Formats: sequence, structure tokens, C-alpha cells
Amino acid sequence: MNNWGYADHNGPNVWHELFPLANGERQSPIDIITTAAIHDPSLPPFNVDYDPSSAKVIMNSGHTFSIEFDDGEDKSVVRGGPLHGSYRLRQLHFHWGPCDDYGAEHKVDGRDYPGELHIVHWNSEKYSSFVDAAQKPDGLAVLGIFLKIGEHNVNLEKITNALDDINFKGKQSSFTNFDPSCLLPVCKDFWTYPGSLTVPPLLESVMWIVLKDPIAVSSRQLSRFRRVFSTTETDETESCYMAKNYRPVQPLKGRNVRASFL
Ligand SMILES: NCCOCCOCCNC(=O)c1ccc(S(N)(=O)=O)cc1
Ligand SMILES: [Zn+2]
Repeated sequence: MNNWGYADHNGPNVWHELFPLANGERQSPIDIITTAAIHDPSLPPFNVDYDPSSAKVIMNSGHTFSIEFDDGEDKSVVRGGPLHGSYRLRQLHFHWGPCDDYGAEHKVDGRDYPGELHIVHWNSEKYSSFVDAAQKPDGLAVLGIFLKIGEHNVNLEKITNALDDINFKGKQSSFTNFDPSCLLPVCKDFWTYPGSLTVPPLLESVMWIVLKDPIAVSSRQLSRFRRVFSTTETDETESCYMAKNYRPVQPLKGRNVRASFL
């Protein structure tokens, strides 16, 4: 099953066959039980400092679409919160479902959001590259932002307008002058816990920072995500829409979730 995906034959329920970490001790996503989260008053706020010139390309991996940033220098970083030192911005991508009722990866008290934005960073103070950092327990930091259905999101427009250029797996297109902080909610309250990549290789190297408040996107904008193809332009098998790309929640296995807020 080298071509893992989200279908019955290659989806999250069989990932463990090729990626044994799927049954590991610190897997993501999780269901955040708010009453069990520990308020940690010593947790400082997290701070993002993004340079819009870091944005380079938007690409379709076949599993999601992502905006890739120049991570050759500390131009766009996140600091603070649960993090020690600064983590360099690498990429952002989304997860969604086949309809507006579910599709996010993390849950809150068992409740589903229709989508989730992940902004991925790596510990450039301790490690020399993303791939190196991705193998380390404190190597990565991912900001998780829930999407809810509401008003049209003008900041998301630049991204959805670019999807026509990357409609098929393997396509990429120039994408510049973009500061992802425009996709963060006003309130920066968060939960944080030690977890993993939510897709293979499922590496247990992520300090998760999940924001409490969602951002609003319109149903129409989210429906555009579902019209991206998970197959290449020339795929002999019939074309297949990227209808869903979320992993179900995983066992907490004794981990503590901390809250930055009361
Ligand atoms: N292939 C070499 C070793 O692996 C390097 C790490 O994986 C590379 C590609 N994956 C990612 O960059 C990657 C990054 C973030 C997330 S997620 N959904 O957990 O935010 C999932 C995947
Ligand atoms: Zn993700």
C-alpha cells in the first residue's frame, strides 16, 4: 500500500500495515475534552512573525493542497506558547470532509468542525532541516485552526482562486506575497499537546497548538476544496475528487492537554 489515501482500501484504518507508528503512543488528531484540559497559567501566548515574501508555491499533493514557504532562513517563524525557541514556517494545508457536517481532524468535546487549517513549522534552532526535525520529538510545531461555515472569507479567496491552476495531483503554481496570519482568529486562546503528523509517515514529532476559536468560511468556498482532484491529469483510472482527507481521532494514551485560557 505505497499509495496511502483516504479510501477504504488505503485509508486510516489500514495505514498501520505500512506505517506501524499509526498505533503509537502520541498519535494525532485527538478529541479535545475541554473539562480535562489543564489550564497552565505559565503558558505564554504564541507569537507568529510571518514575512509575506516567504510564500513561494501552491501545490496539489493528491492528499491535500498546500502553500509552500521558503524555509531557507528564519524569515517567518512562530515562537512562544509551549515552544522553546523559534520554529520556521514550512507550509500550510487543509483537511475537509464530503459535506459541511464534518471534515476537521481534531474534535472538541466530540463535536465536529467541517474543516481544519494546519500551519506547519520546524525547530530551526535545534535542527538543520525540516526532514531532520520531523524525526525528533520536539522537531515540529503545527497550528491547527478550525473552519466553521459562515461568512465568505476574503482572506481565503486568494487560495481558492489559485485552485484552478493546481486542480490535478502533482500540479504546482507560483503563489507569492501571502501572510498566513490573515487566516488566524482574533482570539489566540489555544490547547496544546504532544502529537504526530496526521498523515503517513505519522511521525511523533509535533507539538500541536490548536486554537479554540474557528475562522468562518462560506459553504461555497469549502465546496471548492472538494472539487480538487486527487488523481493526475492523465490518470488511467477514472478521475477522483479529493472529497475527504481527515484522519479519525486517536487514543490519548495518558497524554495531558493544556489550555492557555481559563
Ligand atoms: N519522507 C521523508 C521523511 O518524512 C518527512 C516528513 O514527512 C514529509 C511530508 N509530510 C509533511 O510534511 C506533513 C506535515 C504536516 C502534517 S499535519 N497534517 O500533521 O499537519 C502532515 C504531513
Ligand atoms: Zn494537516
